[in-house]
Formats: sequence, structure tokens, C-alpha cells
Amino acid sequence: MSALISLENVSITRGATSVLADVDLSLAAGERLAIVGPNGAGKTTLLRTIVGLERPARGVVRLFGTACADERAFRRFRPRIGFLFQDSDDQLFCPSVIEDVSFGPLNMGCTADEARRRAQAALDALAIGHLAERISHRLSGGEKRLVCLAGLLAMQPDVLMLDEPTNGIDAENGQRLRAALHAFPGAMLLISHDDHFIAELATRAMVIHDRRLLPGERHGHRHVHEHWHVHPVDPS
Ligand SMILES: Nc1ncnc2c1ncn2[C@@H]1O[C@H](COP(=O)(O)OP(=O)(O)OP(=O)(O)O)[C@@H](O)[C@H]1O
Repeated sequence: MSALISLENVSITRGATSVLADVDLSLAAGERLAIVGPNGAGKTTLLRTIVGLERPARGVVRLFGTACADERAFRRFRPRIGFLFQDSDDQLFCPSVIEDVSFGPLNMGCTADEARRRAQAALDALAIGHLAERISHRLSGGEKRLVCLAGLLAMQPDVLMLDEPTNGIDAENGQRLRAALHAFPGAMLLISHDDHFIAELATRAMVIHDRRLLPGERHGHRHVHEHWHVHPVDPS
């Protein structure tokens, strides 16, 4: 079966600086591929290049079998790729949560009723249905993260690209986020510095090292594990 997303010999430069060189990547249906690497390695740049927010100096970006070189070509496929930005404030722009989450389905041609139904279902799936009428920019950081993800799930994309999805998410909401991602039937590209999250969710990993994207090896260690929590002190 052909790849949903592929990069063929892609190099990305900013001015005179090379950010990524000779990148080959292929994402098949059902795969959950983690991209890891240190701060500034080029992980976000890679995802931005896949959806055409940055253009490679060399190489081919292929989405759903079609080589994409201009805005018109990328725009055709963006609704099929849900991209969770690293900064939620770059993603939320409507006054209320329900409007933000309905925006994608509306934009894809759903009726207002259908878009709202999908939006509420996506919020409920993440157990944040109660936030529907809240003002988006007054949410907490973790709430914003979940609302952004709900907006992507409401679009029912073929691929999710998630840039640090667990950032700012507490343990309980983290479990809901993981459950929602496990239930997502499509393919996924994940960027995360959270090793546990990657180990739990990813089916494959690649690592950016010295501007190159290399196959990664996932391995686990058994530890004797000491676990610390802070609990409220019982005042009685
Ligand atoms: N708009 C920009 N203009 C100039 N340089 C940029 C811009 N965006 C990113 N960079 C630089 O490009 C390089 C790759 O950045 P990128 O955000 O892709 O890294 P990253 O691997 O996602 O890092 P992190 O783990 O910190 O999020 C970095 O050196 C960064 O400083």
C-alpha cells in the first residue's frame, strides 16, 4: 500500500543555515511514528514542511500519493491532516470553545448542526464537554491543549501530527488524551520529549541527529522504581 505521507530526499534551509538534510520519511496507514531529537533539532520544522507551511530547498513532499509543490496542492490535503501546534494560542482563534472545535468540520462543508454535533462529541470524548461555551483564550494551558486536540478529532482526519501533545497536561487529563489517541483509527506522527508517552503510543521511532532523520531503536530498561506524589495533607 502506498504511503499516506512521504518525504523524498528533502533538505530544508533557513537563509544560509541548513536545518535538515536529505530526509526520507514514509508514514503508512495505521502507523504511529515518533520523531525524537534535542531542542532545536528540526522536529517542528519537519512537521511544518509536511503541510506546506515551510517549503524544502530540495526534495519532494508527497501527500496521499500526490507530489505537492505549491500552496494550492497543500491546501487540498490539509483537511486530511490534523496538526496540533506546539503553542495552543497559535491554534485557537474563535471566541468560544464550541466555535473553535466546530470550525474544522464547518470548513470541510458540514452543516452547522453536524459541525456542532461533531464538535460536542469530540469534546465529550476528551471529557471536556463542560468547556463548550467557555471563552477559548481564557482557558488554562492544559484545557487549551485538549480543546485544540478536540478540534482536530472533530475533523476526522486520516493523519494526526502532534507537536508535544502532553505539554501542560495533568495526569488525569493525560490519561484521557492517551485513551483518545489510542482510539484514533488513523495514522500519527508524534513529537514528544516524554519517553513514557512514546513507549506507550508509538509503533516506530525515528531520531533527528545532526540534521539527518535516522531510524530509531526503542528499548526499555527494568528499574526498581520509586514513585513520588504530592497529596493534600488531611487537616483533621
Ligand atoms: N521562524 C524561524 N526563523 C529562524 N529560525 C527558526 C525559525 N523557527 C525555527 N528556527 C530554528 O530552526 C531550528 C529548528 O527549530 P525547530 O523548532 O524545528 O526545532 P525542534 O526540534 O522542534 O525544537 P524543540 O524540541 O525545542 O521544540 C532551530 O535552530 C530554531 O532556532
